[in-house]
Amino acid sequence: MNFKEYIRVVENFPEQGIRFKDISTLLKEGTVYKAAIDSLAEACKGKQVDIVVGPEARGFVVGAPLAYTLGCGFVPVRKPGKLPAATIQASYTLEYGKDALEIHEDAIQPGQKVVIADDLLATGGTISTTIQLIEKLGGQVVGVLFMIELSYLNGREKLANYDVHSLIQY
Ligand SMILES: O=P(O)(O)OC[C@H]1O[C@H](OP(=O)(O)OP(=O)(O)O)[C@H](O)[C@@H]1O
Ligand SMILES: Nc1ncnc2[nH]cnc12
Repeated sequence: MNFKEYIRVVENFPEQGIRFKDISTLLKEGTVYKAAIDSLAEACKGKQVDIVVGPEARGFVVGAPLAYTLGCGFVPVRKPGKLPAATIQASYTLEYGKDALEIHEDAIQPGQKVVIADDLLATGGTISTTIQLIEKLGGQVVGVLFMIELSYLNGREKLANYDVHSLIQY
């Protein structure tokens, strides 16, 4: 399936000069959404994944259905102040703006095999920070999956030590 034709590119959102890749036009097509998740699940074959981690917010709409498909657990990584129990935190810089992320400190057990799923790889800040959080808890990152990769921002360089897979490239 040609997933790229279902992505809407919006110029100058949320800031001048940014070409925003909108996945909502893919998500609303049920068969395409399912095929995209199934294709990411295929990339997890043989990895014996225990947990899928998804960063807020768009990582939830990729990570949660992926976890359901694989029959494993889902762990949310969230922006500060949203998780109710004890957390650890790390901060990062984005293609636009700066933020921090948190994970529950009991969300991952040492040695568990973890796949990270998000809608899009831009600078790699979100995922590098997510990896830091997972590894601090003793999780083993066995794969990093995206619907979209912005190759021109070289985010993959930050993830050189990991098995990275994307469905659509710009
Ligand atoms: O590779 P990076 O430069 O870190 O950028 C990619 C991240 O940016 C977007 O999330 P955003 O922080 O805008 O949050 P949202 O999902 O809540 O919209 C996107 O969903 C990725 O998580
Ligand atoms: N260009 C972009 N489009 C959609 N989401 C993004 N997150 C960071 N950069 C983005």
